[in-house]
Amino acid sequence: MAGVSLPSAENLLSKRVQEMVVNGEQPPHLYICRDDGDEADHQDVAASQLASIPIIDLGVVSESTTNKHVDELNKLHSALSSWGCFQAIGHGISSAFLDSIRQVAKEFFEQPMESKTKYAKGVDEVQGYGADPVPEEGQPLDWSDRLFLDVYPLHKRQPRFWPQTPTSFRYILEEYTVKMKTFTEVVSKAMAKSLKLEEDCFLDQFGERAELQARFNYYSCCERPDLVLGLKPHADGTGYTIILQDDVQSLQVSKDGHWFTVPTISNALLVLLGDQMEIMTNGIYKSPLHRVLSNSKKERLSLVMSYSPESNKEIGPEERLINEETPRVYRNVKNYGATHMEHYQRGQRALRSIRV
Ligand SMILES: O=C(O)CCC(=O)C(=O)O
Ligand SMILES: [Fe+2]
Repeated sequence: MAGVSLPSAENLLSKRVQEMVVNGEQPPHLYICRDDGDEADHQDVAASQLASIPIIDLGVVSESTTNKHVDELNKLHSALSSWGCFQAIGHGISSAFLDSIRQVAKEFFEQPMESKTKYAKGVDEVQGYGADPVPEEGQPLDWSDRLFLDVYPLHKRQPRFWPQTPTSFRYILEEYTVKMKTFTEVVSKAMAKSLKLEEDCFLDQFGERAELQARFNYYSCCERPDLVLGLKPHADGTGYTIILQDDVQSLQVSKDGHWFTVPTISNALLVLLGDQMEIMTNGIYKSPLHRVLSNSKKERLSLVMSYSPESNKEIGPEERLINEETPRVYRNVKNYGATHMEHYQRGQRALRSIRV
């Protein structure tokens, strides 16, 4: 239609999804990423099969050599080599504390827009309140808003983006960060032991200043879940990602070419492998594609903690996992996060670019 120009991605991303929903606006064209011709995908969603992702008790994993401990490590090996994720329980973080972080996150997003935009990021920045940076032309936008904060190491923090309301937000996030540092030590050691490697080998690759980034995701209701996704399919560029879900089942992981819905378990943390652990394990453990559906009736909140090797540190497949039968799959890399982001913005997988 001559004379009618559609808003650009920059324009759309300068506005929050939550704002569009409050104003009763329909999803604009750039949010549409599933079309009616995509029938296989629709059938898949309709079937919405629950993923039988193993539940791993970290308390049992950390015990000394009992039979149960060995069984749990075998279960972990099977989970990460097939699904690329597992549900962690027995992590020592109380349900009350998990509820309190869900609560402050909810209170943050439920505030009026002007209270949140104090922490707004520019459309091409990463930290702050907003959306992912503007993707390449042709890539769809996501029906979600997020608050993205670097939490560790401390010099990466940008306190101006840390909400002052609700008042306990900063304190609770601080405490969660401390708990996540312990959690990642336990999980990284368990992953090493499950591959019969020296228990500190992955921690050494991550480095002492391994990075933690918190992403609070808010998925507003969407009138067209058949056309719009909360988050488009992607794999994470992290070492691994720790996801705290609420009770809305919308996260899906891909396995053998099919989408499966991740069950919500209130006291579990979902550990999802990222590309950098796939590299370190020489492809034995998988970094799965995942996506978030939109939902016409319920909002959803998640808190995603990304755990990645310290910047400028070279990482690569563990030597003991390379041999004649299983040759090296990936090259050594540095600053993989940036490579991942470039590919993500184009809708591509970065891992392919570093295959041997
Ligand atoms: O919201 C979720 O459960 C997953 C979010 C996610 O995949 C991400 O932030 O990378
Ligand atoms: Fe992700």
